[in-house]
Amino acid sequence: MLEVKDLKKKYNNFQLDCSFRIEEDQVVGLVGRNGVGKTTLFRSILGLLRPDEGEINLFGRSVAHLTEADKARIGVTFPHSFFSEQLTIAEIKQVMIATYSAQFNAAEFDQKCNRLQLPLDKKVKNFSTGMQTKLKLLLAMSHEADFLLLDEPTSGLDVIVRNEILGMLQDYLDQKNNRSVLISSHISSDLEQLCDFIILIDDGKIILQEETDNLLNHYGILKVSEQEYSSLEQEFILAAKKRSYGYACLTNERRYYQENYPKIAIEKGSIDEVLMLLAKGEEQ
Ligand SMILES: Nc1ncnc2c1ncn2[C@@H]1O[C@H](COP(=O)(O)OP(=O)(O)OP(=O)(O)O)[C@@H](O)[C@H]1O
Repeated sequence: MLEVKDLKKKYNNFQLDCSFRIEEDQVVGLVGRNGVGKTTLFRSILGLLRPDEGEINLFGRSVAHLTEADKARIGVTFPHSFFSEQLTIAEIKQVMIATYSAQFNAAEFDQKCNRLQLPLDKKVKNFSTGMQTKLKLLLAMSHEADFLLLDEPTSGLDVIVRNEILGMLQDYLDQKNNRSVLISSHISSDLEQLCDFIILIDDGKIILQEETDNLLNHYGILKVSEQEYSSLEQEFILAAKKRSYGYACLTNERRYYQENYPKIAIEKGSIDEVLMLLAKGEEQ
């Protein structure tokens, strides 16, 4: 579906430098702190930014040469860009019909607006943040797109609406084969629930690419004193950071340490904790 090969983009002190693939039917979560290059990557994938080096292919074609039909197969949400807020949903619908013609299913869209309590006749500027976010995602999923690129689609939503939105996204993926998603979020529990694969990015570089199941089932965080740390087998320790109690160590072989060091505190570790241990900053 998507291939990003040796992509490089430099701004002053920042350089994005990454490679990864997304297969058909795959949902990939992109996780990183603020300013590590997620939006730069997303904009490059959409052909809105010209990379300094590297190749990006979507649907088997360079993103610089996507046809109008290819572009119609992409659904996008960005946190800070949208249709004019002066428009009502009824007016936005007309734009969608003009852009995507038969691919835009107006009846189904109306039904979903109704379910999410989004009024068709009210200007979007009068919507709450949550309502605007719901509408953005609904629009991205309204024209049979095969590839969804979702930048922070659940930010600003309460837990109930977030779950509702994630359910809608899951239904969208289940409806048809070969749909793929690249989604960024600061809410790692959303990604754990939804994604097959997680990419961690820090300072413009990918620091981990891993199947979500592997991450949750085999990775772990060892919390050890300085003395325990010095006698610990280091072979399966991916990173260690100093803490008040000694060291927090990331392993991709949790069971090995559970079996061989039964007295050590070993936690499963969330995606956020894995990111914190692998990311730059703090003493290693
Ligand atoms: N047009 C630009 N000109 C100069 N520097 C830029 C430009 N766009 C982005 N940058 C820099 O590139 C780096 C990555 O920015 P980017 O917006 O891609 O990060 P991000 O991971 O999306 O952050 P956030 O989560 O806060 O949205 C930052 O240091 C930013 O200041």
